Amino acid sequence: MKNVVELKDVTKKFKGFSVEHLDLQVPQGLITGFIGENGAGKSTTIKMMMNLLRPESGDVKVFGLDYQTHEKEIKERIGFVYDSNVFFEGLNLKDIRRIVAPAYKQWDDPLFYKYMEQFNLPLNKAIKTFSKGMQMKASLAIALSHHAELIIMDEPTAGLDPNFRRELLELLQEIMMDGKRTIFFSTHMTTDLDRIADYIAFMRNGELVFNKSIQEISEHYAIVKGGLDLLDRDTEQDFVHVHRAPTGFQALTNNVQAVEDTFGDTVIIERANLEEIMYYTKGEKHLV
Ligand SMILES: Nc1ncnc2c1ncn2[C@@H]1O[C@H](COP(=O)(O)OP(=O)(O)OP(=O)(O)O)[C@@H](O)[C@H]1O
Repeated sequence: MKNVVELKDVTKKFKGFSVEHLDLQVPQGLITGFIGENGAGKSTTIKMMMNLLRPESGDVKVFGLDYQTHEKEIKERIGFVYDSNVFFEGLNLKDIRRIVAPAYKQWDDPLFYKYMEQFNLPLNKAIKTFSKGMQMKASLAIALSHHAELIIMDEPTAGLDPNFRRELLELLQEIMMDGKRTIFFSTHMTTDLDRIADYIAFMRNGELVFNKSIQEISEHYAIVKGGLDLLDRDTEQDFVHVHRAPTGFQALTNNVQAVEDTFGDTVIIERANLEEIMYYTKGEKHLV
């Protein structure tokens, strides 16, 4: 599988927080969801992918190219979608088209107007009058109109109502149909990812916990439920985290096979969703 983004041994230090020796690949043609609690380093990582932040050391390659020598080419092929209005807020979409279109070799006017209609966006109304959802759609329409191969989004569904969120997710799936595009987006809405993501990159405290396909995650991780009498120092080795209650234990494992070997059918093994994986891996050191 080809990777469109490759971060190798990347380090960025702030006072009180750092991303150190980060290796992260974004596979081509798939949707990768980027998860992690507040302050995990997701935006910092996205900014490094966009060359909005320079790492102190390490390599950032997009489409196999370096920003130092190919910044313009890389940026032409990326659509960066944000919810906040990055354009002068008094402008309308007609003005924005006039400014943005000449900047892209691949700009496609008919496609731009097609999306304006499909997304129900007014061309003559100032962006400052747009709702958050409309701003998101406007930003996405612009990215699509220059045929961006890689769409990077920082929390695109935050603050959107459930219907709009669903609409946006369907749209993202739709634009993946041609098989050439790649989407990478950060989110706290793990249920969105259960719905559309192919890959999940999970970050915690500036470190990558894992970057796996949804299928690998569901094969490795599971919630295990059973009686407290089954737990001892040896059997607990199979778990990432164990939660005890008077009625029994509930635990997260990253090795379903080992649990089956140890416990047989004395426990219940259920699929772990992303929220459970994030919750139970909090504070745990040895994970993958
Ligand atoms: N320019 C900066 N200067 C100093 N510290 C920074 C800067 N940018 C980010 N940080 C710090 O880096 C840490 C990670 O922030 P980042 O925004 O990357 O996290 P995040 O995972 O995107 O969080 P959230 O989900 O809340 O958006 C935070 O502690 C933040 O305060």
